[in-house]
Amino acid sequence: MAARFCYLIYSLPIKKTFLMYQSNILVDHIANFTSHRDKELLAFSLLKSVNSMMDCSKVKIITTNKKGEFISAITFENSTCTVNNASVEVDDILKNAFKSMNASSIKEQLLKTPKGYLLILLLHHDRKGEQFLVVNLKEQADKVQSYILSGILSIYNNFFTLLNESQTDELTGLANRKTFDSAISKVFDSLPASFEDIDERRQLTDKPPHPTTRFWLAMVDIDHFKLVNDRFGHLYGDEILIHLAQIIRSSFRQEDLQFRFGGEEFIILLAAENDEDCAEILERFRQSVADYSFPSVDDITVSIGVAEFKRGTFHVTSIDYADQALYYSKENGRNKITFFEELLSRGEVKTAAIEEGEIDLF
Ligand SMILES: Nc1nc2c(ncn2[C@@H]2O[C@H](COP(=O)(O)OP(=O)(O)OP(=O)(O)O)[C@@H](O)[C@H]2O)c(=O)[nH]1
Repeated sequence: MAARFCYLIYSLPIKKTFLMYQSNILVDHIANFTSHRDKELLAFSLLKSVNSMMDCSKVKIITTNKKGEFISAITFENSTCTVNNASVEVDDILKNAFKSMNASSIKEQLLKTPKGYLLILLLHHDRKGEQFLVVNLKEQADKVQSYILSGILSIYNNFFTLLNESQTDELTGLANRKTFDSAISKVFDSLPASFEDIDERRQLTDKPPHPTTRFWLAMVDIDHFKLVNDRFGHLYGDEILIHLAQIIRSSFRQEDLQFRFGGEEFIILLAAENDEDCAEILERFRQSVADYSFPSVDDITVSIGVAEFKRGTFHVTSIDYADQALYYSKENGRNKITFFEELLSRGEVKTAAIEEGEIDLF
């Protein structure tokens, strides 16, 4: 890849020292990209690279979900990167540009604005949604810059795809166990320390907090899956897992993290306003599985254990709580949902001796 772009650069009639400088920068950027194992850091790296190679005042990546809603914006401006994963606001110029690019399958658009130019590029498109790069340029990009930008974007795209593949469970297409630790730590770090903290933020921003500030960790396990494997064979069991993953995808929001945690075990980290809403969402999911016509067998069900995922508890401890609640569901008839907090209030379980602190998942 680097060789291709160096060739492109050298084939242009520009001074060699300048070209050496540009290609050194390019190599640095490639090295930087490929050192990341996290999509957000990869995005930071792309924004930094674009910012240093182009004469731009601002550069950002906007991500949409499959419904076309804006779910995140990562912005690089004045040497600072900011991430917004809640209430992303996009102005009408950009909205219309995205719409027209979608309608005509155009991958790139350049708009004239009062302050310069707006370069919009489709970065990535898959069944989950789209990612656009938006560059606020002071001047129109010259030929060399355009070549370099297209090089950087294809490196980003290739690496993004590789990263996606390494983080995805091959059979079900859900996030795999390997990614669970870092993804869950990120959510954990973003949690408010307490409800006073939420109140404080409300005062500071003069805005109500995002309505879904609470999270629950739900552990889902197929009932009597061994019997299915024994009766129909492993390949058939695999097909059940694929169908179940599809039900998971359609039952929860894309923003709710969904993992294949182990063989027939899945974890969903879902956001809800309160425990009643959480119970309702999970109940709808449990019922969908029970009602679903799996090929050959109709009576596939799941048991679920849930624990609130909050700042005051180690995330490892929350997983253990959800696991205890799952065990209770299994021991008490299966095809049911149990909340750890309910068991706790009935005195059927105890909290861990040490709940808080710093600990790493293995
Ligand atoms: N087909 C298939 N089976 C798997 C996979 N991973 C794990 N399993 C099977 O899942 C089954 C899990 O069995 P158990 O842990 O005994 O639990 P169970 O039969 O589901 O019973 P309960 O959980 O108590 O309801 C085992 O037979 C594993 O071989 C997989 O990727 N494909």
